[in-house]
Amino acid sequence: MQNRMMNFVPPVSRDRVISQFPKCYNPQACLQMKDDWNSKAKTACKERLAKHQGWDRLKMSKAVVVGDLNVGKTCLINRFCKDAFDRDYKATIGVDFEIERFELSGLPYSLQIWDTAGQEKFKCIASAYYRGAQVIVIVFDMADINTLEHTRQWLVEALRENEPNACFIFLVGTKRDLLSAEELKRTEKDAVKMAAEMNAEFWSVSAKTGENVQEFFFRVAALAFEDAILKELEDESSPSRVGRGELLDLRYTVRIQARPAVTGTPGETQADTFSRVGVSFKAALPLAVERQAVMGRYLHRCG
Ligand SMILES: Nc1nc2c(ncn2[C@@H]2O[C@H](COP(=O)(O)OP(=O)(O)OP(=O)(O)O)[C@@H](O)[C@H]2O)c(=O)[nH]1
Ligand SMILES: [Mg+2]
Repeated sequence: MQNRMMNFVPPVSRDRVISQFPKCYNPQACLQMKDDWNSKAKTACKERLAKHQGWDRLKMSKAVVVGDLNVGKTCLINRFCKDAFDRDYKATIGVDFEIERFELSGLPYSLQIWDTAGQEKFKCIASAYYRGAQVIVIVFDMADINTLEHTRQWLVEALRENEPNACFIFLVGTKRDLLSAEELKRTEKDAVKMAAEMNAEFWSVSAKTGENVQEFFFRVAALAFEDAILKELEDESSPSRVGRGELLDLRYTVRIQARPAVTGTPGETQADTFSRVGVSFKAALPLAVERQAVMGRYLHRCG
């Protein structure tokens, strides 16, 4: 009975089923131009489905959302996750997160969406959560052009905690409902230039009206999912060999500040891994906190 309860996976809601590969917003600032799934990934998904097999590991990617205060990060996430919009500004303190479950190519997939504080005084808390992101979403307010200028610095800070080539970068302009058609055209042109400089994909959205919000998150989920599948296939075809021929299951690999990557072996706890390589578990605390935060909710909002 207990076993059955533990294996129960609630169904994905119908509006989170992604069957067509989502398109980019503007072909001039687009991470991938193709209009269908990668053929290798597609075949792998079909095979797993036919065998009634899921993926060995839970497919979950982490997206961190950064940008100046008041640009609309929380509203963007709330529009997608709760279909709600709040006119009043309530600063995020530290971090907040949501987990959204999708079905892509018939397989389950979850996206952790980390909402961070834009206020300078909370940056030290928020930046501890940047690490391990597959997706970096940099948000600016299209009605306040200074916030576009600041996106360069946000990217530098987010990449400091991540492998530059391991992340998809999205540049998102919010509050498009506040701009005239002429202003929108001008601002989008500037944003496309910035996105090209950052190697990012540009999106223009409104959390107030909901315009392009779902399309944006579907695109994020699809690119991250496909990338996760391809990486899994790569891992399966070339398991790392260490020592006297033992096979290493790459369960988790974490970076601890200036140290090289530390890789866990099967059956080992994170604490064991760190003591084996001579790193105090305390040094890895932000990661442990992050794990706990995923299990329980870690909401910090001021009213
Ligand atoms: N008109 C309009 N207003 C918006 C939109 N998105 C957000 N706002 C408003 O902008 C203000 C700031 O929104 P938040 O989402 O709280 O901003 P934030 O980026 O999370 O701010 P921090 O948590 O301090 O970093 C609020 O008053 C929102 O109502 C939008 O698409 N259109
Ligand atoms: Mg916020």
